[in-house]
Amino acid sequence: MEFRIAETFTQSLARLPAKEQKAAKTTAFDLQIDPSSPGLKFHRVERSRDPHFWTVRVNDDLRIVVHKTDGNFLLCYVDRHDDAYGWAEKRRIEAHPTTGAAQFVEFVHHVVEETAFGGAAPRSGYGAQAPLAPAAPGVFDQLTDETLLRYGVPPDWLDWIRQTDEDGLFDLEGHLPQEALEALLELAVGGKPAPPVVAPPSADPFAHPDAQRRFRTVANVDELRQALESPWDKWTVFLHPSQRELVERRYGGPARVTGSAGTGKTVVALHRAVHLARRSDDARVLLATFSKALAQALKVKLSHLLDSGDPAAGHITVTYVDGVAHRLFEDAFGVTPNIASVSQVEAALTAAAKERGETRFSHRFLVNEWRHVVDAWQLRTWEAYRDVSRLGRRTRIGGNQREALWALFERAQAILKARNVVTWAEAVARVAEHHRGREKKPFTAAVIDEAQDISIPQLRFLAALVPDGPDALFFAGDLGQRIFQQPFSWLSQGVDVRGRSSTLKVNYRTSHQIRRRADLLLPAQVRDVDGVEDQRKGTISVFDGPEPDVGLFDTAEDETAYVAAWIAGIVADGVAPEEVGIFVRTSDQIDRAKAAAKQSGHPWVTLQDRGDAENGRIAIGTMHLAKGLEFKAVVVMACDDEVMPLQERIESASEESELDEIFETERHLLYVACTRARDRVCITGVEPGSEFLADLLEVSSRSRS
Ligand SMILES: Nc1ncnc2c1ncn2[C@@H]1O[C@H](COP(=O)(O)OP(=O)(O)OP(=O)(O)O)[C@@H](O)[C@H]1O
Repeated sequence: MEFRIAETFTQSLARLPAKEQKAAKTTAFDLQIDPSSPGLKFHRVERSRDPHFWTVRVNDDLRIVVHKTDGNFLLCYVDRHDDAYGWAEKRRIEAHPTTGAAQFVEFVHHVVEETAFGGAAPRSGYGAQAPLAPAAPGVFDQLTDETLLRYGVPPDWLDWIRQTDEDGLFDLEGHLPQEALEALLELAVGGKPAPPVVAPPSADPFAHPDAQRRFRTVANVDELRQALESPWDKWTVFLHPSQRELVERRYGGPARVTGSAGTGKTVVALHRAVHLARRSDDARVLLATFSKALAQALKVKLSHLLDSGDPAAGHITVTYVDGVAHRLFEDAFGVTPNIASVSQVEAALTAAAKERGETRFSHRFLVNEWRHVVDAWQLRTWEAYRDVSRLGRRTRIGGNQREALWALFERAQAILKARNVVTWAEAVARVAEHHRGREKKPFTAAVIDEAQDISIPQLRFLAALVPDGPDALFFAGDLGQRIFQQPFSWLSQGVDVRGRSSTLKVNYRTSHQIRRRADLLLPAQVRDVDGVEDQRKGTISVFDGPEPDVGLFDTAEDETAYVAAWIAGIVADGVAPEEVGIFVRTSDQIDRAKAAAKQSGHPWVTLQDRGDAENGRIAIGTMHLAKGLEFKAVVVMACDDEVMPLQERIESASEESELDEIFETERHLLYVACTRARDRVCITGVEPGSEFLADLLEVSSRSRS
């Protein structure tokens, strides 16, 4: 017999107080060990039209709803006695007649009674009893039964769906099977969703990919324990079929998954690492990202996915790229790399220019040329510098000037060498060189999250750490969130993801309203240097929320007062202070965020000082630290003119192409900050305000004074 848990079980379990969760888990473990144990008290749900629903007693108050057939035992739901029975009476489980996927099908009239959803009475089925007024024809009214069925819409919902619109659909979140809801949302925005797989009639309905995202087989108590440990993190157990497919696919070479913020790229990267770790006893998987803080966050998430005793844990190294480079440098060369500070590099450039009597180039230009060209590409000879494609840099440098520049950079390299320091790029490149061409590699595979911010030497380094073959390199990232590195050709580093790049389209984090507004900051398509395109259009969010609040104020005091009242309001509405994040562009604006938090009457903590369990405190930080985080409500403050984009950066540009790059990455930063929000976002500034706010205000224009 197959023992399974449903997503609805883990969700309902998470809603219970801790003590009751424990009691319910104990009963769940007893059921998994032996469902026929005489100590377990089963009662049939008499009023359910599905004869297979039973309840099992947890204690006087709580019941677990299970679905029992000859070959299957499914934990469905847990709640107080009457609510548990009520839940089972409203549903049935059946294989969809077209796709073959096992689904919970809710009876239409129950849903209509519970939600604001309106529509005409269906022509048949259980919902025929519902006395309702007809609604206006919606976006789906032209769709045939056959089309709707192909998307997994349950048959008794067909008429309802045809008579609703996009807004009505959001009321059905949690009521319609997820695959049907997602397909309809995509159709509503003009997309063409791929219809779900159609299983052959003889196939097991629970084995269908869409069924697997809501029902999971658990083979033993350990697997059940693991699945119930972090029930609030649905992604640990139930993946979207498109996510699962990427996790398990065999790739002939380097692969990349993209998708806008909140589409589950990190989730896919984590599962992929675990999947690769389990494939072989010799697996040595590197799971890495570009910063220490993000790597720490990955570690925490991986611990949700893997039990501490899980053997896969021993096959995965989670770290940040420079961290692994540092360790491998020591392993390879027997010494700790002595990394040059920014000021040491700048001093070397100044000294080299002075020695050579070179006054034609500004200090800014030299620093940028060094950073983005000489050091990034690790150029060591005049020929290499002469021939490098100065990608993105448009200042034309004539032959003589170039030679003079090279002499200066070569001298700066010598100065740094004499001081016995190396840049990060050099350290990473030296380790890459050490491992390139060697038979035995430090890792069998590398999975890289936030890959849009990987630098040129880091990419080359990662490629050198794993074998050349299939499934060795997997990247997850979003070009629209690139905030640190300049774009460059991955192909030039021997990493070819063409034909092995996929885009995730379902946003799990952010409400429809926030995602739609944040998307206005970025183009609908982003193309990387090698021509691989990332289509940002057609992404859907599966839940609804309030419109973002965007406002400009006459003074910073007015802004503070507004933000304070906004926060006080949402906390009064039930949002816990630790579920609120305030982001500002740089540390210069942090005091404005602190003032707003203080005036709201709630304590706060800065992201740098935040511990793991910082309950009751609003989180405050700069936008760069927002990466990898998420909050129920986010305030993006101080979006003033000269702050966003940052004037200081604009002034540092030594050529036009750098300006383009600065504007682009500043936009990305704002996008990252806004998309940390799940339900509510408030974006404010002082008049005249950041030019980017005009894009955000496009949907509904508003200005306060
Ligand atoms: N299959 C899933 N089921 C439920 N929730 C999911 C699923 N996949 C992802 N999520 C949730 O969606 C949110 C975003 O996921 P994740 O952080 O992986 O997205 P991302 O694409 O990496 O985002 P970003 O680009 O902003 O870093 C998280 O809260 C995660 O738990």
